[in-house]
Amino acid sequence: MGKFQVMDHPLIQHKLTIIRNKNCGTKVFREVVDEITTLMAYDVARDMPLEDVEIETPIAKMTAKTLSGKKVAVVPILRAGIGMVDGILKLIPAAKVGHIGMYRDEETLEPHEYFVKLPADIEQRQVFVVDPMLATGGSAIMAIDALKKRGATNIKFVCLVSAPEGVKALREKHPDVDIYAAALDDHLNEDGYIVPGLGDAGDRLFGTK
Ligand SMILES: O=P(O)(O)OC[C@H]1O[C@H](OP(=O)(O)OP(=O)(O)O)[C@H](O)[C@@H]1O
Ligand SMILES: O=c1cc[nH]c(=O)[nH]1
Ligand SMILES: [Mg+2]
Repeated sequence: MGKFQVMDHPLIQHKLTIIRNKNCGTKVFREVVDEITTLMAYDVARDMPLEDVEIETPIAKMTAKTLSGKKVAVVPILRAGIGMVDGILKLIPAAKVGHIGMYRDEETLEPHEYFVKLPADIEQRQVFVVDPMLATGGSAIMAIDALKKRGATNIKFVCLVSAPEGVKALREKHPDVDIYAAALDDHLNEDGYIVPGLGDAGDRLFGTK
């Protein structure tokens, strides 16, 4: 079973409180989502493989460590996942970016896929799927289905706020996928929103409401 890790570093908790606040405007919301994602990326990348290289410091020759050229793809679930892409690229600038478009029907809460564009060699890449919200889990499950259908095998899911319902569903459907969240909240309300959550992440990021 893949792991479920809540990254509750004080800096992450502090910044999450800023964006949970309903008085946080679009500009700050976008900036702080970016900062939290970078803080999370540091630990999500912890098991990236290293290899030895021979270098010379100004003082001596040495055998030093370097990332082993393992290829990474960051795949945001549109729209809200877009807000988390740059935060990872800051630390892993050579990563390629794929996109999966998904919207949740407001009545049924069923996810609908409307766009998939991935790096051609996705099957060779460590994939970081990003989306701020893991609510029922339907969108994440369908996005990971789409990735696996196209050959991806090495997938991690990174979100900001998760609900117990979504964590359970995603782990049942994709037990091989590690899940990283900045918080595990209490429950979903009757409209499928995470409580206490942060509201509609896409609308808050892009100012569409
Ligand atoms: O776990 P689930 O129940 O599937 O809900 C989570 C999804 O809902 C939101 O997207 P939304 O459908 O609002 O699209 P948007 O990002 O374009 O606003 C969010 O960004 C997730 O993708
Ligand atoms: O609370 C929620 C649930 C789904 N999508 C969001 O943007 N927020
Ligand atoms: Mg939305």
